Amino acid sequence: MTALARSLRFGVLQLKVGKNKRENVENAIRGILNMVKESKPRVIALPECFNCPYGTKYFGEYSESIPDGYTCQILSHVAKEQGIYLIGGTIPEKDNGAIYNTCTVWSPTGDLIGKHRKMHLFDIDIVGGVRFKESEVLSAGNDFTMVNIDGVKVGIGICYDIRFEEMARIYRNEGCEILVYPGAFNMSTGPLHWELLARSRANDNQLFVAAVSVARDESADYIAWGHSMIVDPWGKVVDRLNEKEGLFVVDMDLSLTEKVRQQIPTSFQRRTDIYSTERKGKCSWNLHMNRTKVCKQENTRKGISDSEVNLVDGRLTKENTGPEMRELQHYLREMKDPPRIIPIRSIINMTSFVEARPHPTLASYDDPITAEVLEDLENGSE
Ligand SMILES: O=C(O)CCC(=O)C(=O)O
Repeated sequence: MTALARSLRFGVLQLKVGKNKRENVENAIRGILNMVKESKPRVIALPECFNCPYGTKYFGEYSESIPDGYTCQILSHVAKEQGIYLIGGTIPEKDNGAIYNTCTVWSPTGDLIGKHRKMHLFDIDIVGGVRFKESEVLSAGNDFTMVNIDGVKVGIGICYDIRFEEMARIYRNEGCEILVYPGAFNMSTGPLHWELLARSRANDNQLFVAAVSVARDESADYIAWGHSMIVDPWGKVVDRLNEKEGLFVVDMDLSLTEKVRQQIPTSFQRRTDIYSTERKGKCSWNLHMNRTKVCKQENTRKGISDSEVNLVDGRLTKENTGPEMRELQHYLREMKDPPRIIPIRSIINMTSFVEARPHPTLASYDDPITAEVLEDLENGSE
């Protein structure tokens, strides 16, 4: 889709996973090819650990480096050949002696445009139910991951990450309209929590959620719940699978996010004077956002006023809750004659600047980057 079409055809592939890595990958590729042939999605998402049985004893043996390992090479190739965005579920990733549970995202040119390492490791012990301790072998990721898919911001989380509403809220604050969670819930927590969590994240944040599971295999060490689904910004399940291998495609109408956010305007009604949800520390986003281009096009096309500028993705809406935006708006309000067009260079600088130091008061910094940003803003130059 284009940024203005506001519809995205999104495919979900729920896959059975066995012990043979090559067969698992080939099975995924067959599913992708079938789906493209039948329904022509723009994006396809795969489940967690689609190339490896889900279990701590398997992660080391099946792990690969990203992006030059076997599975990544194939994902890159198929994304390019089929001209799709591919959210490649997860694979165990080997890096510098550590292993991560990692989602890769591929563009229609076969480029790696995002890499999310599971942030919250799945360590639970339910009496009479499931016990799992990913932290015995896996390391946790420390970064949020957003990708730009045809102008739509998509935030990535992995399975247990879906339980942490702060993470979803931060994605929402940064302008995401879709959250994708490759997952593999189990027979203890799946029936109770999988749908509840997917719908909660969608409803809390008024965006689409794609929860993409592996299919159930009763003979596996870890038996997955299945039931992949897409939930819309009202919290309604738009389509879903049962426990078996399968696929479906949903045309996501992105105008729904705006409608819901207008009709139930919770994002403006938060009492941020008495609480907040904000990311901390240095946070290196996967910066494949292409956001400056969008900003430039949008700004040039429409013209802007100080209260309408959205630094994050160039969408001209007052509904800006991201930290960059709040800071910039605050600063612009203080200016006597705010610039109509925010220079592209400033946006890049501002983004890296805010990432390096969360919650700055822009005007109070006097380091070189800030000075440059302020100078750009004042001159209104590109
Ligand atoms: O949160 C749960 O109940 C399941 C999580 C899980 O299976 C995972 O993180 O892989």
